[in-house]
Amino acid sequence: MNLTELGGWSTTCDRAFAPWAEAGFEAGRVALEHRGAYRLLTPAGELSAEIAGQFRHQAADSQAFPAVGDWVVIQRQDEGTHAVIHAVLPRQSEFVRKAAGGKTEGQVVATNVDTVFLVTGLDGDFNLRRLERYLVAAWESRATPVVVLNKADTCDNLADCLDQVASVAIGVPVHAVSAATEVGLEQLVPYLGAGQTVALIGSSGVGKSTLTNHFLGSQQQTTQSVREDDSRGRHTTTGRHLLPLPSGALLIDTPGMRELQLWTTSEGLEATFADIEAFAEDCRFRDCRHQGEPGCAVEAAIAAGDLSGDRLHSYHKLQREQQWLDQRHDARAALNSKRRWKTIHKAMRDHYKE
Ligand SMILES: Nc1nc2c(ncn2[C@@H]2O[C@H](COP(=O)(O)OP(=O)(O)OP(=O)(O)O)[C@@H](O)[C@H]2O)c(=O)[nH]1
Ligand SMILES: [Zn+2]
Repeated sequence: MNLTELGGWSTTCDRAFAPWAEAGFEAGRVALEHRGAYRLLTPAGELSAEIAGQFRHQAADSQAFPAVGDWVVIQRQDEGTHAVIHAVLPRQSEFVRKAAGGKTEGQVVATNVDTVFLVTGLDGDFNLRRLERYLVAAWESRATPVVVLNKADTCDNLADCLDQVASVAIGVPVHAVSAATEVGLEQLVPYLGAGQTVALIGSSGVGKSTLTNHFLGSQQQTTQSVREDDSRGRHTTTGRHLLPLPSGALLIDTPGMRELQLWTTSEGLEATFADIEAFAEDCRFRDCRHQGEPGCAVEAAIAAGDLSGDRLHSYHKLQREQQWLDQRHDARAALNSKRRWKTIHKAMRDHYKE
């Protein structure tokens, strides 16, 4: 396989990689990461890899480390079967969530993704508020979101469900499918063209593995071999992996998330709640928070039945979450700059002492 066949290779990658290529380095794409051990897909085949000591030393935070989907700069060793990773090439997109537990840290779920399939089940899993949250994260990632409503076979009011989803997934394609009975899956084929990277994201049990197996078709064994080949042979389905599909697309299967907490804060909220933003243009005050202010057009829209109160509630909730994150990011930036100045001052003192 050449670089473009491995998907996600951009012109920015080309430019960033040029000086490395000149110096004799090669490029590979991260297919699997497990406790600091990596599997890479490269034009020279599949390799195991680890991070160079210097890279580890200089990495600003956990997000700087290679993640599944990343293009990395490598040097081959051990007669070419093993590689050392020296750098991560610029990411075209990155899906980041807040790491689970108390840590204030971003966790990179997948990178260089063209399309994110936000998978949700049309059974007990169906939840519009959660879908809104996934949509915000997907827009933030810079990949294109597509909603996949799986388990259509269990739903007897499909038209109603589709209407509800359409009202929250504004401008986003929505496809109802059944992975189990293989109905409607042809709708997903156009996203899976050669060289395209697609990530499956969704809660546990929505059918991501079933979908993956369907797309892998007769090559289903690939999943198995990727797992068995893992450096410590202990890799389970809890990991993320990048799988080449027979169609030439690359699929990133992610383990189910119990909860998706946002991490980045930019345009995702506005993109997801474009309807609220549009109503808000007619609010009397430009900085209207739609919380009882006079002349609020958003609340008028709810009163008129043009917008659901639950949706505004969800918007406020995600907005508060983002404000909290903004404060944490600011605090962290301040801390980093304080640390940096401490180092600079120390260097200056040492210099004058000499
Ligand atoms: N009725 C029905 N069941 C399905 C469908 N797709 C998957 N399932 C079932 O749902 C269950 C969970 O499916 P998985 O594919 O393992 O779900 P997952 O999203 O990979 O779950 P995690 O690995 O926990 O993230 C399994 O019992 C599947 O057989 C579907 O279209 N219809
Ligand atoms: Zn308002």
